[in-house]
Amino acid sequence: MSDNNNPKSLFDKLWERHIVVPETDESPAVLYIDLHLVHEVTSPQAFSVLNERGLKVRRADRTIATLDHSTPTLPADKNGELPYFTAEAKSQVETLIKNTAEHGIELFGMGDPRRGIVHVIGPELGATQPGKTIVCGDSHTSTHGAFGALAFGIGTTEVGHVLATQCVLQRKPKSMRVTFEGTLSSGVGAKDMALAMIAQIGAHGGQGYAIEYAGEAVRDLSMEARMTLCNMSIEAGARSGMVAPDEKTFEWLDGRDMSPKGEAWTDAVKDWASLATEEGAKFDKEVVVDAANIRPMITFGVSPDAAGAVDAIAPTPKTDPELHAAEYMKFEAGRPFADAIVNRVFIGSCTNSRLSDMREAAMIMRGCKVSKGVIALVVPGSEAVKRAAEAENLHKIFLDAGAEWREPGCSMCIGMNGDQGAPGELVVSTSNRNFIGRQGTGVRTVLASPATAAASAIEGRIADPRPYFENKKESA
Ligand SMILES: CC(C)[C@H](C(=O)O)[C@@H](O)C(=O)O
Ligand code: SF4
Repeated sequence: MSDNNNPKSLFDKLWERHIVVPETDESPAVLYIDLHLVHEVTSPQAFSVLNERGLKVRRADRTIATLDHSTPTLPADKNGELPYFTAEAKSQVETLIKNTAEHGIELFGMGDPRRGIVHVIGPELGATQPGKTIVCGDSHTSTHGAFGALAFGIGTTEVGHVLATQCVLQRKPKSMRVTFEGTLSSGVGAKDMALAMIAQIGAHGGQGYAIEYAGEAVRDLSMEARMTLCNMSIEAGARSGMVAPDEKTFEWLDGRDMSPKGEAWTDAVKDWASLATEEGAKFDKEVVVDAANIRPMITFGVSPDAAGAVDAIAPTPKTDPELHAAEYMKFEAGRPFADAIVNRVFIGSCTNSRLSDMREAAMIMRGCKVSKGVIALVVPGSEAVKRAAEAENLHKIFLDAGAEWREPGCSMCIGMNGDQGAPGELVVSTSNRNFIGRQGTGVRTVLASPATAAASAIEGRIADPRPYFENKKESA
C-alpha cells in the first residue's frame, strides 16, 4: 500500500509487483509472468528452440494452450476428418498437440469443451485475474487488461524465453490514462468507444504507453465490453490497456474453474480491491474522450484510425496514404457511408465474439432476414460461448435469418483457416484489423460493432443500428 504522498496507478502497482531484476540504463527489467497463454501460430519455433537446447518448460502449471487461428469452423466430415485449409494449418495444430504433450502443458484441443480463441478462454476459465502479468505470443493479449491485469503480446523469441524462464525482459512503458467522460447513448457500445478513441489519438497515438481506461462510461461497461475496449488498445499502438478491477470484475470471476475458492477467494478479492489507481496518481499522458457524443462507428480506410460515424459521409482524402486507402476501399468522398453495398458480414473474433456480442447481434437479427446477396458468418469465440448462445436459442435466430452459425475460432478475423472474403468484396466485420488483404486478397474490411454488423447484414448496406434499438424498445 502506498501513502498519500506517493499515490500510485494500477499500472505502477502491477509493474512493481512483478520486477525480478529492476531496469537500468543498460538493460530492461526482468519481469515475472504469472500466466502464459499459447496458441498454435507463434509457438512452434519457440518450442523448437527449447527442444534444440534441451530446456524444460519452467512452469507448465502457469501455461495454458489452445487452438484457435488455424482451426476450421466447419465440422468434421463423415470420416471424422476436419477440413483444414492448408497442410500448414494442420501441421500447426499437430505441432502444438505434440509440444504441449511433451512438456506437460494443458491444451484445450479440438473437441475440448473449454477450447476457444485464446483471449476469450483465459477470462472465461478464470485464469485471467486482477493483479497478474499475462503474456501470449499474440498482439491482442491486451484484452486481459480488462480485469486489472498487466497483459501484453510478445514475439516468438520471447515466447521461448517465457517457456524456459517464466520471465520476460521489458522496459517500463510510459503511462496514459484515457478518460471517457459522460455516458453512452443507446445503440453505442465498447467497440464504438474504441474506434472513436483510435480515430482521436491515431493508430500510433498509444505507442510506447500502457493505457488505463477510466471514467463513467468505462465503469458502466460490462466485463465483456471492457474486454472489447482493452482488446483494441493495440490498434491505437499501445501494447496494453487496462481497467481497474471492481465489483463487476469480482462478480464475473466468482466460481469460475480457475478462480480462487473459499478463503483464498476472500483474500484475493481483498488484494484485488487494493489495485485501483489512487487519487492524484500521475500519468505521462492524459486523454479525454467525449463518450456522450460517440455515435456508432465504422472504419472507411485500411488502418483502424480511419474511423467515422456510421451516419456520416466519406471524407476527402488529404494525404497520399489516405488517397490510396480511399481508392482501395472505394468510398467516394462526399457520399454517405450508408450508400455502400455490403457483400459479407463477419460477427466474431477476440474483439466481439462473447455471449453479449452474440446477444446484441441476435437482438437485431431476430425476425429479420439477411439481405439477398449477403453472406453472414456468426462465429462464437469459444465452445463455452457457443453452448451458452445455443442454450438461449440465439443460433436459431441467426439460422432463421439466413446467417451461418459456425464452430469457434479466429475465423474471418485473419482468414488463416480459410474463412475469407472474395476479391473486391466489402466485408463488415466485428474484428479489429482492416489491413489490406487481412480477410482475403482484395477484400475491403469495414470494422464495426456487432449491432452495426448485424444491421448491415439485414439491410445489405452499411447500416446505423440505432433504429433497431428504438424499435425493440417499443415492442418490448
Ligand atoms: C497470429 C498472431 C501472431 C497475430 C497477432 O499477434 O495478433 C494474430 O492473432 C492477429 O490478430 O493478427
Ligand atoms: S481473433 Fe483475430 S485478433 Fe484475435 S487472436 Fe484471433 S486472429 Fe488475432
